[in-house]
Amino acid sequence: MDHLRLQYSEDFTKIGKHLHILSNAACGYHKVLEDNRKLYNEIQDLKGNIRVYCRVRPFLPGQANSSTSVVGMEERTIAIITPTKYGKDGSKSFTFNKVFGPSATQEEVSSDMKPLIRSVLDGFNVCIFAYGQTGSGKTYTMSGPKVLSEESIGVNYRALNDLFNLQAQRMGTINYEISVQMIEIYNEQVRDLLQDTTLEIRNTSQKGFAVPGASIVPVTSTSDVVELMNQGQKNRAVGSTAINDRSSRSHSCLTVHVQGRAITSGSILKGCMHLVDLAGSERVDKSEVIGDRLKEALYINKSLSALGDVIASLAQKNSHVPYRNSKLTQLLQDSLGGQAKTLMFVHISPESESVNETISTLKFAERVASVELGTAKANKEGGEVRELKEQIACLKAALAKKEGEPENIRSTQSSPNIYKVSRGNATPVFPRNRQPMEEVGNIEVLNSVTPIQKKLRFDLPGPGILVENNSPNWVDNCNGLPKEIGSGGWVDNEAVGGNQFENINSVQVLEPDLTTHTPLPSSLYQRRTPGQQRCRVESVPSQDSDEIDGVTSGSLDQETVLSASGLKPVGVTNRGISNKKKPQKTANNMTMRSTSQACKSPVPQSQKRLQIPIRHSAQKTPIRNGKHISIGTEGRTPNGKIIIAK
Ligand SMILES: Nc1ncnc2c1ncn2[C@@H]1O[C@H](COP(=O)(O)OP(=O)(O)OP(=O)(O)O)[C@@H](O)[C@H]1O
Repeated sequence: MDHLRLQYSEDFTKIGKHLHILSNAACGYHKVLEDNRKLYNEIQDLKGNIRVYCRVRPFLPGQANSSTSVVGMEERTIAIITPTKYGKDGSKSFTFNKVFGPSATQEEVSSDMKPLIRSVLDGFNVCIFAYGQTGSGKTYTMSGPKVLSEESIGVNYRALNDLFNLQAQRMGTINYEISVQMIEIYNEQVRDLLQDTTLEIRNTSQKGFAVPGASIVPVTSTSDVVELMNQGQKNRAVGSTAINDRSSRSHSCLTVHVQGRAITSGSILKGCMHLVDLAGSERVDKSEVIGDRLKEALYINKSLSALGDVIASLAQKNSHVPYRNSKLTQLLQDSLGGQAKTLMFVHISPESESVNETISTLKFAERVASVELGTAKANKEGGEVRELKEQIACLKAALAKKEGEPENIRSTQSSPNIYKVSRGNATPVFPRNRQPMEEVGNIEVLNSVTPIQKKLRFDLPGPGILVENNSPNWVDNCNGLPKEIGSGGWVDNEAVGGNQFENINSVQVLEPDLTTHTPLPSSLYQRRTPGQQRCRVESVPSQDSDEIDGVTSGSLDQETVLSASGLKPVGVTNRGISNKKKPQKTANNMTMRSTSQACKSPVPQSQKRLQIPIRHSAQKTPIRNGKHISIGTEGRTPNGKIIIAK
């Protein structure tokens, strides 16, 4: 008996040891799984994919007994019940970076944003945007419900809180300047929500599109931004439809610009963050819209369709991406195809009646998730580069001032000496009575003494044309480098309505009424100085400058649309086949256009070219690389660049 007892006890000890080893191994296994997940995310980040989070809205009051289309949800997967065509069991699964169910709180949904905010302060460009069917909860996620509480505030406010908290933590090492812009795209018009004015999107030569005319307001705290957002929100186009009594009828974009200067090294970081609340796609038969609402819906659907085409092109790595087909895609170009870090919240409504829109939305989102962006890059620049940029800015400013002066004053003041650039000195040598002003056309410095000065060359979109830009220099840095890619026809336009009409501008009957927006107090935004001229250089894109875009089926009920609008369809497309007109090429189609109120310059168009006799009388022709360069009159090369001979 004693022997047996001993044996048992030894066996139990052995088993205990084995169990211990097994439990350790199990712990290790979980740790390895966790590590794998982290590594996976890092790889994703390195690949630069857009991250996609899916959020399911809860049933609204009064919908308690409704049936749902959502049949399963896990951390990263959502299953939707479907009509039988989508698989034997009548359900289809979609996988995203995260899935949030109807009970997810605003805090949970926003919890992963900190790394993105840190990135903005580290000089990266970030875009967070909300996509989904009308009434699916986009505005709720981005801003919150009508009545805000600490728990219910949305992504925008939380992102800004994080931003200012991090800024405060870095106070001793980096000084940050933060400012915001708020614009919306309403019926293909870009509007400044802080000024209630109409703006143009401009193609900045290398960096993609920007909205240089939009007011930029410096802010120092979240409450500053909240105040501006409230003001902007009042100017936003919101209307009531059968689906949503507070439907956003426009795409809104809050852009936060951040510039940091390292206290010790003096190097500069420039980051920006777009917070975009897209207007919702809608089936116009369901939302029962007519008149202006219908027109809005068509614009919304068309621009979302253009977004789908862009995403399709990016996903297929096509050589050409049709960014120019809508203002929305122009605005988001740097976030979608550039080197930004992008997070999309895709929203779905849980009701089974919305199942078709839900599936379209999720298919769209899955495609977005497959887009590989370029690896995000920080916008950093060292002290020397900064100095050169400052010199350029001053030179541009001086030339712009020249341009702004009447002819008689100009002729008495012109002197090549003002363009002297001295190395190590951030500002050019100006005569004492000369003030730097805004930016101007092309300048080229030739025969410069130092290698650094040789680099002093910059081009603006059109040769020799004065370009308006009253935003601080660093704002333009928001634009990443576009990938040149093309498109395909994968987007299920059931939700977005497809390209119902060849050109939505042909819907002449329903003119937008923008007169209902109240202007804001002038103290809220920066104003242009009275002397400043505003002339824009724009490429004049035909709507469809990006030809042969695969256009997807307009499965939206065209008859419903048409009967409601009384309009005639033009160029209704078949699935995957575009019958758009051959577009006009626009690459060199640069014209100077006055914008309605903005460009009322007393100087005739023909005089807007710079007319400064810069060439020094002693120098007959400037020499570059040992060769004489022929220049036209007024110190220009034949392609319009100004020569500063030294
Ligand atoms: N997670 C949520 N929890 C509670 N209520 C929500 C949630 N998401 C949305 N809602 C409610 O659903 C309704 C529609 O939401 P919201 O206005 O955000 O939709 P939307 O997608 O922005 O619509 P639209 O595209 O028409 O502007 C609102 O009453 C909102 O308060």
